[in-house]
Amino acid sequence: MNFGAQTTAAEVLDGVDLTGRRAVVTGGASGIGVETARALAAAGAEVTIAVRNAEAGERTAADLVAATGNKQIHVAPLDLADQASVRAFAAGWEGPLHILVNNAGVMASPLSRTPQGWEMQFATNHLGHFALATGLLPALRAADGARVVAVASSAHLRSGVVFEDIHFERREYEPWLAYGQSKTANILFAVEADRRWSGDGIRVNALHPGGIRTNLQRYIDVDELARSIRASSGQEVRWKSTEQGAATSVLLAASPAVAGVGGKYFEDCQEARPNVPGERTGVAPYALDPEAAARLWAVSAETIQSTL
Ligand SMILES: NC(=O)c1ccc[n+]([C@@H]2O[C@H](COP(=O)([O-])OP(=O)(O)OC[C@H]3O[C@@H](n4cnc5c(N)ncnc54)[C@H](O)[C@@H]3O)[C@@H](O)[C@H]2O)c1
Repeated sequence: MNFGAQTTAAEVLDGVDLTGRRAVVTGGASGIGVETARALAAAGAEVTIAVRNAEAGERTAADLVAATGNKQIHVAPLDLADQASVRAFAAGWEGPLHILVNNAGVMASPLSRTPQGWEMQFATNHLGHFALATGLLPALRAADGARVVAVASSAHLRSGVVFEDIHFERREYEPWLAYGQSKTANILFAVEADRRWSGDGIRVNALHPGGIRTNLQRYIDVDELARSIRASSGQEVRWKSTEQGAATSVLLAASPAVAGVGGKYFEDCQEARPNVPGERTGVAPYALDPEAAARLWAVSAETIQSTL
């Protein structure tokens, strides 16, 4: 089958047997995280959804067990904006981890900061997942051919990582620039993590899931966004279902179709083309730049180190 924009997560994993594989999906109690967890569980994986809201997590897990018949669905607490919580999650993980889907995220929120003064979208979307993946590295190494998936966004086209002022201390805060920066960071993470870890059999890729109506849009006026996109590009926003939105995540997490692929950015289940300025698809060259990726890694490691 040729996978594309309309493909669902279940279709991507049709015929794939993940029995014996263990997966973590962050933000697995909402939006495309639920559908990612569902498809992995339906294919036989043992799935842990890592969530902030324990009640929502337990409800989702019960639904997924009922829907898939897979009883190996667990819930674990994780607040990505809190480094102590991330460290506790990683420290509590036992045994190998075959699949890590860094899916949780916050978009275009008003300015808020962690107790360290970090800008919240960068702290949650990037630094939390950076600490999680590096903390889980022994477990990923212990798996035979692990995969890490960074759920980024086409919104990375709005901003590269502004190394001179990542946390908006010297420039005016703009919610979309902060989101775009954090999503570029997700892609740069995939580039550098794959370079560092592929020798251990761990492959790391990033993706844009498409546009899907979820809780993610709670800080924005969705109709207004669609209008402004129509006005500036002449294009209609085509929303995907959550099942379609999870397809590229599960492709990169578990499909044999992309075995051996790493350090790439996908959209609509395909490797993305370079962005053409003015268009809303493709990947910005700055998001795949190996020098920026190495620099971000060093900055991120130093930043989270400061909380120890
Ligand atoms: N929906 C879209 O159109 C779209 C487009 C591009 C990219 N994405 C990306 O897809 C991913 C999933 O988004 P979604 O649309 O399913 O949104 P969603 O809001 O339904 O789900 C996001 C999840 O992240 C969790 N989360 C937020 N902050 C957290 C924190 N500090 N610690 C732990 N968990 C936290 C939320 O609780 C929620 O479960 C995000 O990374 C988002 O940036 C979504």
